[in-house]
Amino acid sequence: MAVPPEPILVLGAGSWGTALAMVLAHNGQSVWLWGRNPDHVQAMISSRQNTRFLPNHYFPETLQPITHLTPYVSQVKEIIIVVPSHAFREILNKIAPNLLPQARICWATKGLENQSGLLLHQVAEHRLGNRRPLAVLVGPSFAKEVAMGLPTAVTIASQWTQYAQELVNLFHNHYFRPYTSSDIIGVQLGGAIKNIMAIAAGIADGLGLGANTRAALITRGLAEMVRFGTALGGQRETFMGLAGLGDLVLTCTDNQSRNRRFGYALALGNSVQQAQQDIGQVVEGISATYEISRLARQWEIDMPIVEQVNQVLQNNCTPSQAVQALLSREPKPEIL
Ligand SMILES: NC(=O)C1=CN([C@@H]2O[C@H](COP(=O)(O)OP(=O)(O)OC[C@H]3O[C@@H](n4cnc5c(N)ncnc54)[C@H](OP(=O)(O)O)[C@@H]3O)[C@@H](O)[C@H]2O)C=CC1
Ligand SMILES: O=C(CO)COP(=O)(O)O
Repeated sequence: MAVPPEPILVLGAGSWGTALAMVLAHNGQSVWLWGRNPDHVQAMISSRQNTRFLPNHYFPETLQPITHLTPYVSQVKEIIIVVPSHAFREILNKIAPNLLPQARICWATKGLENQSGLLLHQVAEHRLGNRRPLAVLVGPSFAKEVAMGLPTAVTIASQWTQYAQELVNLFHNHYFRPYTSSDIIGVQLGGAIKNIMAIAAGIADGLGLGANTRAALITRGLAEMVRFGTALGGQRETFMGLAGLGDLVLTCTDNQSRNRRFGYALALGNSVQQAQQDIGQVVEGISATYEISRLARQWEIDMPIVEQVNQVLQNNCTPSQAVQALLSREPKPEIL
C-alpha cells in the first residue's frame, strides 16, 4: 500500500496562501492551511472555500484549514509561509520552538522587514540559524488566476539546490510551472521593488497620463530595480526574469494588482489611509517604499521613481507634483 505523502503546512490564509495551498492539494498533497482568525477558518471548513479572499474556488479534498498552530508545526517537514511581510518575523517566532530538526521553510511573501529593511532570508537566518534550508517563491502570479487554474510561471530561489528542486516537484502541475534560481537576494528585491513601481503606474494611470508614461515607468522602473538589486548582491539576469520584469509588467498593467489600484486611488485624491482601507487587503508596496527609499539614500543609489512615490506617501507632494519632479530632472544618457 502506498504511504500517504506527509502533510505540508501553509501559514497564512489570505488570497495567496489559499491559492498556493490549493495548488499543492490539487497535486495530491495533504495540506494544512493555517489562518489566525478562528471564525474565518471555521467558515472555510464549513464552506470548503475561502469566501473572504477567493470566493467560489472550492478546496480539493486533501486541503484542511486549521486554526491551532503548535500541534501541526511539530509534525511537518515542509512549511510554506504566506503572511504579509509585516508579520513574517512574528510567524517565525511562533513556529521556531516547535520546528522539527528536518523542517524546511519556504515563503511566498513579497517585501522587506519593516524598520530594519532586512530581506526575509536574513530575518529567517537571524531567527532560525543558517543550517536550515530556506527558499522563496516569487513571480507574476495573481492568486485568483492561480485558483482558476490559469497557466502561471514562478521562480523558486534557494541556496539549497536539492530543496529548490523538491519544492518544484511539489508545486509543478499542468497550470503551475516553477523555475529554479539560486539568486535569493535578486528574486526578493524584484518582488519588493515591483510593488513600488505598480503604485507609480497606478498613479500615472489615475492621472490619465496614458500608455507612453506607463511604458516609461515600467522601463525606468526596471532600471532602478537593476541598479539597486545588483548593488545589494542580486544578479542582473534575475531582474530580466519572472521575479523582476515578469512581475513588474504584471502588476503595473493589470487592475488585479492591489498596489496598482492603491496608486490609482491616490491619484484620484484619496489619502494613503483611505486608499489602503478601500482595498481592504495587504498593499506591500507601501512599506517597501519606505524601506527601499531609506536604503537607497543610505547606500547613495539613485532611485528617482521610488523617491517620488515615497514623497507622495509621506504627503510631501501631490501625485502631479511627483510626476513633474521626475520629468524636470536633468537629461542624462539612458544607459550609464
Ligand atoms: N494575492 C496575490 O496575488 C499574491 C500575493 N503575494 C504576497 O503574499 C503575501 C500575502 O498576501 P495575500 O495573501 O495576497 O494577502 P491578503 O491581504 O489576501 O491576506 C493577508 C492574510 O494574512 C493574514 N495576516 C495578517 N497579519 C497576520 C499576522 N500577524 N499573523 C498571521 N496572519 C496574518 C491576514 O489575516 P486576517 O484576515 O485575520 O487579517 C490574511 O489572512 C504578501 O506578501 C503578498 O505580496 C505574492 C504573490 C501573489
Ligand atoms: O504580487 C502579486 C502578483 O505577482 C500581487 O500583486 P499585488 O499585491 O499588487 O496585488
